[in-house]
Amino acid sequence: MIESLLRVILRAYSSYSIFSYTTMDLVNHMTDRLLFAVPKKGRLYEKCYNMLKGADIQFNRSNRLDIALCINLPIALIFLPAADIPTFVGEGRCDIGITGYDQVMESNVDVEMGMDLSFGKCKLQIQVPQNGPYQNPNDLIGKTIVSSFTSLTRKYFEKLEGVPEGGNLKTKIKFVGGSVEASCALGVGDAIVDLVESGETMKAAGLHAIETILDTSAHLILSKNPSHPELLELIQSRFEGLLAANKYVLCNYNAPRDKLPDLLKVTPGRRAATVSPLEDDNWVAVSSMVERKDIAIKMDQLKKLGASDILTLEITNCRV
Ligand SMILES: Nc1ncnc2c1ncn2[C@@H]1O[C@H](COP(=O)(O)OP(=O)(O)OP(=O)(O)O)[C@@H](O)[C@H]1O
Ligand SMILES: O=P(O)(O)OC[C@H]1O[C@H](OP(=O)(O)OP(=O)(O)O)[C@H](O)[C@@H]1O
Repeated sequence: MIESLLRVILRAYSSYSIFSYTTMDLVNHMTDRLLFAVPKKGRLYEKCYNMLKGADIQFNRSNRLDIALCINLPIALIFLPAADIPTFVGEGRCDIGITGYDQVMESNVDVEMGMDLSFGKCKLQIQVPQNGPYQNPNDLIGKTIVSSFTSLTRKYFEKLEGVPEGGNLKTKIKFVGGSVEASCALGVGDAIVDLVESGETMKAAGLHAIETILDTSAHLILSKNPSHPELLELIQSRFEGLLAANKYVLCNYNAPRDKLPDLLKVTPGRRAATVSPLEDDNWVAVSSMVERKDIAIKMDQLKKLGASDILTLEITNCRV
């Protein structure tokens, strides 16, 4: 399963003879390991790195090497461009990967979509020059659109023009690999299709959105024929725990027994709140997971309903 991948990686490193021994050494240790593709750089890299760390997937990545063997689990991490990860996983060269949903949709590959990792959130949008002649996507039929996402752009305009898949489009779609936002000002295209998060890049380029083609975020993707299914389950369970730890905080407070029913309506917990007796029979201690986004309002409500010593604690990790 991994021969072709190894050939690609070895070819990439053949010119760095100083590293060839190390690469060979790693390759010899890759059999019987789950291959996990992660973005080698760019917007998703740091968050992925933090998730791997949080899931206790320990590794040392040497300078210029795109393979890292995990120290504590039979996993080899393969560092690849985010755009190539769907292909590697779709062809079964890697068992699991992390990349943007946009990259999966653009690649049109056959992978199992795994969990939404809730980072790398942005939108794939049609952007046109501010104060220009184009007000809606129909105005762009027959014009030139520039994008790194030519497949998704084509699909969008096929639908808009009522053209069957692969048919002749009136609209011209051009590929550029980066800095897409410069295309309109430089006369390469009339509009662009690109990712937008804060909107600052497009604003600075004098562009504005007239349509959202796709909402995207980083996802786990899985091969349809993965090796090591038990390890895949372990990784997913640890990632689920990390996401829950990020989504929830722990709310602890003391409650007068007679106010408990009303207080528990405010903090019912994920499954149920933990209620423990106190030395004073009229009081109990309550511990409950609360969604981080709601915590300030819930604390106000608890106080109003008679709770005291209300504390919020961070959850650094959990299994749910
Ligand atoms: N501005 C953004 N905000 C949030 N997520 C983004 C943003 N831009 C891109 N992403 C997500 O990150 C993925 C990788 O994008 P990125 O621009 O980092 O590509 P790259 O080719 O890996 O890196 P680079 O642009 O440095 O060459 C995208 O497919 C998307 O899912
Ligand atoms: O809405 P914003 O928060 O400003 O983010 C949007 C920018 O981020 C991405 O590019 P990136 O900076 O990763 O570089 P690239 O253009 O070279 O792909 C995207 O292609 C936009 O240019």
